Amino acid sequence: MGGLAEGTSQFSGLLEGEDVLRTGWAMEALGADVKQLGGGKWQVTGVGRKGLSQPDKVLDFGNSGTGSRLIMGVVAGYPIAVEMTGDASLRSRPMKRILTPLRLMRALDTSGPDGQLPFSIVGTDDLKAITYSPPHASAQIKSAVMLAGLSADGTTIVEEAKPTRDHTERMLRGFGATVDVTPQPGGGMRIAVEGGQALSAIEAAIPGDPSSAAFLIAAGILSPEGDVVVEGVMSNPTRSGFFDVANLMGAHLGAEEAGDAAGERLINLHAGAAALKGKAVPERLVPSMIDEFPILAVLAAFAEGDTIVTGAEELRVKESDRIGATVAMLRANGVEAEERPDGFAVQGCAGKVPGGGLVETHHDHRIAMSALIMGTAAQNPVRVDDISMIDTSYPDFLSHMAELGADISET
Ligand SMILES: O=C(O)C1=C[C@@H](OP(=O)(O)O)[C@@H](O)[C@H](O)C1
Ligand SMILES: C=C(OP(=O)(O)O)C(=O)O
Repeated sequence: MGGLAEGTSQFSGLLEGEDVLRTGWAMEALGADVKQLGGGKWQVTGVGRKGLSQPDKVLDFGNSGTGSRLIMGVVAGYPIAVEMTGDASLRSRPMKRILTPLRLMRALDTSGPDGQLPFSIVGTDDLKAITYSPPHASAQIKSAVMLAGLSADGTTIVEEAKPTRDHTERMLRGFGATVDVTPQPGGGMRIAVEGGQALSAIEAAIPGDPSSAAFLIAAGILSPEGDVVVEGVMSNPTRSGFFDVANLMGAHLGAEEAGDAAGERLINLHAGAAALKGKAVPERLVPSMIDEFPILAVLAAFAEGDTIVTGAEELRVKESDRIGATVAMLRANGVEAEERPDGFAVQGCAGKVPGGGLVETHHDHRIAMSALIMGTAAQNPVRVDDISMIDTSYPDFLSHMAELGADISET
């Protein structure tokens, strides 16, 4: 959003995963001045009133679904044609979910019948505001439509049946835009954004990512002793499902207030060794832990009794089919687990996970990190086919694991 604002924004505390870098490079190719200052600091001078310019190269989003889909929404409102692609995983992911509402708003694209990358988005300065109910609980769809809505000719409304993460709403407000959010009877959410609003530059510290914190917290729960503390984690009910379910299973996570940043509350989270019990994950929590199911499955493997996940069919279209990849990860390491169309079931080993298997990551960073955490507590070492893609979201993962005393080595 700094790339759209008038003036120079400064951000600190970014994890600087590949996903963030690629999104930054894409905004630079679209005319913003993006400078990585080192140590998690960035400076972005946005295009403001002059608008985005036609890039002179194909925008390659690598592994980043979020980066590619949000930028599709951004470019829809400018009269430019933007060629986009990604790695093998991203090129296999569904994009019609974004292209359908953007076409309703009058943007065009060159996608084929399968709606997968690579393709071009052909934007327009005549974008039409719409009211849209996404067919999937997806913050990426909501965010793409809202970002396009900033350039549309009226009020764009997204009606969500189940609320998803609300960072775009909060960030837009942080950049000075008005966003109306109205809870609906039955638990849904209505989000309205007026077209033609200008964004102004800000200085913001980026809150700690709960999805990355979940791995360290899981390591703490599975450790034989001691306490893992993760400082400055964003505490937002649209992201806290994993911590809630871990507590339901018997982890006694501690939390203390740690101020706020970029419109989000921060906490320091503490996790110590705990004996877990398997549970049925309440379906209403699924959107708030959508990226945490592989690591939840690892906790479930060490728990006593069964853990059941339902209502999570979106996991089939993440960086990998995360239902298939998660179940295969557990089975390869001696844990009984079964796929369901919309989730999985895990038979817990009451603390004694055999390990000793080779995990296929399918180029999915969350499968790789989950398998390594499983290895820290299993009876035999766990091997992973490739861990290079961990850089997608958490480039410091291996050094943080080493600080916790984990022995991770190349074989
Ligand atoms: O908005 C976001 O930043 C994200 C939303 C989620 O996708 P969906 O909202 O499409 O499920 C999540 O899986 C992804 O890792 C990041
Ligand atoms: C970063 C992630 O997703 P996406 O590729 O959809 O942005 C994730 O699923 O962890």
